[in-house]
Amino acid sequence: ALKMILDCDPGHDDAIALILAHGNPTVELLAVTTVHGNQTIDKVTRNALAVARIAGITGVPFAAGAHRPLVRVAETAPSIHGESGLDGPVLPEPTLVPDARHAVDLIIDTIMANEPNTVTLVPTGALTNIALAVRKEPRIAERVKEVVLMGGGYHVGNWSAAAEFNIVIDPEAAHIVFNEKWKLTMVGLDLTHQAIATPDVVAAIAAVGTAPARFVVELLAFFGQTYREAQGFEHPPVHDPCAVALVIDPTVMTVVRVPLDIELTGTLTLGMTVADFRSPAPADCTTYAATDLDHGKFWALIVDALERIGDPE
Ligand SMILES: Nc1ccc([C@@H]2N[C@H](CO)[C@@H](O)[C@H]2O)cc1
Ligand SMILES: [Ca+2]
Repeated sequence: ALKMILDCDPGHDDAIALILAHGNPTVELLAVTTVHGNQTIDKVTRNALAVARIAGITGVPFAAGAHRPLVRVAETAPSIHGESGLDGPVLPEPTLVPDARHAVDLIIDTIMANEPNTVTLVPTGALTNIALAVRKEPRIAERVKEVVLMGGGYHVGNWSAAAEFNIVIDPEAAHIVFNEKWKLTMVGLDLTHQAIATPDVVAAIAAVGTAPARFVVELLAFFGQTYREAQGFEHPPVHDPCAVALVIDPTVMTVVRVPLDIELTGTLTLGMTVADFRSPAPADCTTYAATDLDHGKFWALIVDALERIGDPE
């Protein structure tokens, strides 16, 4: 099984990433942690617990994490995710009680309690929790199997001309995470802008015919509307599940080994994930970037996860 920790800020696409991680039979979801970003920590945590109820996730610890970036002032994305952070569907009252620990401690404890080189860390929000965890317990850097994150982009930005939201809202945290010696794969906007939820994709999800599938269709309807209005996309790119999909099936996208670093002082380029594609990549380079998505395989994984989840309630 693929042991996974998902650190997220639900968020419409985070919610779908959580459903994919839960529904896919090869993933053993060890823990879910939340971080400020799309909305405040309280809102994204409530949203994560609501998704857990809808998808029937039990026996997995959920813990809330950082309420703001390491250095800068917190920034949210209501223009895309709405005031609740998960606008669109009606959300049920959570039933799961969050773990008593802070997300940083749950991440550290989970990695240290599992065999070395078996746990994959999948951040789909700001990297604040991950940065704090590796500063508190540096041993996780050589113990995790790898970090596979949604964030950044080597030629594309969405929160500025040059930077992607997850990175630029906490660029200092991203700089820490991208410069550790662990294997790190960036599933950035260059890749995730290929994961478009077109009408035929939405129809395939709706055809599953379950409450969780209807929930995803409602998420995509709202996400699609704000993406059209705020970002000029005809149909919405569904970013976060791409990172989970890569862990599940490495053939779902192509990946290149390329030095990556984070711009911390640029006026126009703050938070840019700078990729150095000059050849050859240095021997000690442990960072990778996803480039091309197998669209059919990707969406088939999400439909399969929904079919396996069925109707939990
Ligand atoms: N415009 C916009 C802003 C933030 C996000 C969130 N940040 C990442 C994409 O930038 C995803 O993790 C998603 O949850 C998506 C769109
Ligand atoms: Ca996210």
